[in-house]
Amino acid sequence: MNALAATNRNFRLASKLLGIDSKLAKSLLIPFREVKVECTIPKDDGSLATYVGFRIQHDNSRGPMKGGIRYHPQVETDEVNALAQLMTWKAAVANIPYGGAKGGIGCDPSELTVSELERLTRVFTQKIHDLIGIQIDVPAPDMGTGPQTMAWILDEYSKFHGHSPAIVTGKPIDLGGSLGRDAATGRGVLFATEALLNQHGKTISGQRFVIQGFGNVGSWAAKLISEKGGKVVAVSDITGGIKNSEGLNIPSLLKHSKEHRGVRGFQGGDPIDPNSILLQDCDVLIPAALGGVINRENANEIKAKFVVEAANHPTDPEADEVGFNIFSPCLLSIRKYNVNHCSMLQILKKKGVVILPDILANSGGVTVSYFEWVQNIQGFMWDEEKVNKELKTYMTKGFKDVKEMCKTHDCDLRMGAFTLAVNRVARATLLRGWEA
Ligand SMILES: NC(=O)C1=CN([C@@H]2O[C@H](COP(=O)(O)OP(=O)(O)OC[C@H]3O[C@@H](n4cnc5c(N)ncnc54)[C@H](OP(=O)(O)O)[C@@H]3O)[C@@H](O)[C@H]2O)C=CC1
Ligand SMILES: O=C(O)CCC(=O)C(=O)O
Repeated sequence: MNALAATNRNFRLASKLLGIDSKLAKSLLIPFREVKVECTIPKDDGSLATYVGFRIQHDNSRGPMKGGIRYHPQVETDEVNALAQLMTWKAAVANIPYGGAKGGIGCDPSELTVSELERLTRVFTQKIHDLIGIQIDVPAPDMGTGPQTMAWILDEYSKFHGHSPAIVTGKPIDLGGSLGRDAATGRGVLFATEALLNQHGKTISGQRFVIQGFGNVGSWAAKLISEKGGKVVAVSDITGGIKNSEGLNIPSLLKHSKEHRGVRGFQGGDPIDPNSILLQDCDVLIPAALGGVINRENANEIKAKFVVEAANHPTDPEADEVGFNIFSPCLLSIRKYNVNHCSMLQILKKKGVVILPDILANSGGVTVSYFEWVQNIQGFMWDEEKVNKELKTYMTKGFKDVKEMCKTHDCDLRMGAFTLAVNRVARATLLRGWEA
């Protein structure tokens, strides 16, 4: 199922559970604004190259729209639309005063030089600068982008609007970035996983973890989990996969990955096919790379008891029916929307896998982005201890609020998170009203 169809489907199920009027549901679903821009740059060899950039602003009823910028060959309208919508729900689950947006450029950043990436980022910013703003839409990093990309956006935007550190988050500390933002998504994954495991009478220590993706989110999650006594038994990135049933030495792997630009060739474990990473034996599986990776084809072979969605929409809904109570109202409403649920239920429900959904599990990144934006507006810098402490408070509260909704609606964690979010956004929308 494509990312947008999957996200729309989760929204519709949640709206149905909440009894949201179909006209309001339509208004909540359709994006506020979709922008697609042509970005042509001279390459270092003098030739021209044209890329397509996107910024999709989904909803602003709870505050300025917020979300990352992704550089990846698969960036296209539906994917960005789905990611923008997920940002709206994620900010609402975290209960931070933002709406949702997402953007990106369809390119392979590994094939561009630093100066080409800088030119591309500046051209993209020129095309969208009048649509974003500190109280309108605030970009941040996502796959294939990072603090340097944010620094270029800040600089280019500031040429039009004056020095504006709060126009992006996830920027370098020297330009007003927040301490702790780099680690925040991975740290939030740790806090959310702790809350989930505690509910099941378990702790991080003693659990075996497998992580797909060893970029910003995956590598920080691995580091923090291993520091808490969790055994990271396998990781993968685009270059390869590595496995050690005794637990990988994460500090050494981080060093190797930095020096060799990937995990391939690490001597502290056995190489594995990166395509087999999701099927490795473990207690907790953490997809931290692309969307749609857990799907109908492989769901049956997943051995983990818990899936913590560090990536955005890593689980295709066709593989997701695992956590539904077979007699619940959620399930009854699902039947009205889709086909083939019985066979999926038979395959997956038996497995009893518990999924911690993306809009809760990876909300640590946008939460610390919010702290960064607040610090920029206040012109004041928090110490890292305060950032991490506040992050833990938000993640724990998010988990508790989601669990409450699960109880109210007798549903799994994904529908708990979606009903919590959709309810908050719907209330804000209704309170604001519509102009006649
Ligand atoms: N950064 C953030 O704050 C947030 C990110 N997210 C989500 O987390 C996920 C990861 O983002 P982030 O860590 O920032 O991105 P990065 O670009 O820093 O890292 C992505 C990682 O995924 C790897 N990867 C790419 N394709 C594959 C593949 N087919 N199989 C295995 N690994 C692969 C990359 O490998 P290589 O480096 O070798 O290319 C890299 O290790 C995304 O879904 C993103 O939307 C969610 C919330 C916030
Ligand atoms: O930090 C942010 O503002 C957004 C991060 C992001 O893109 C995400 O959570 O998917």
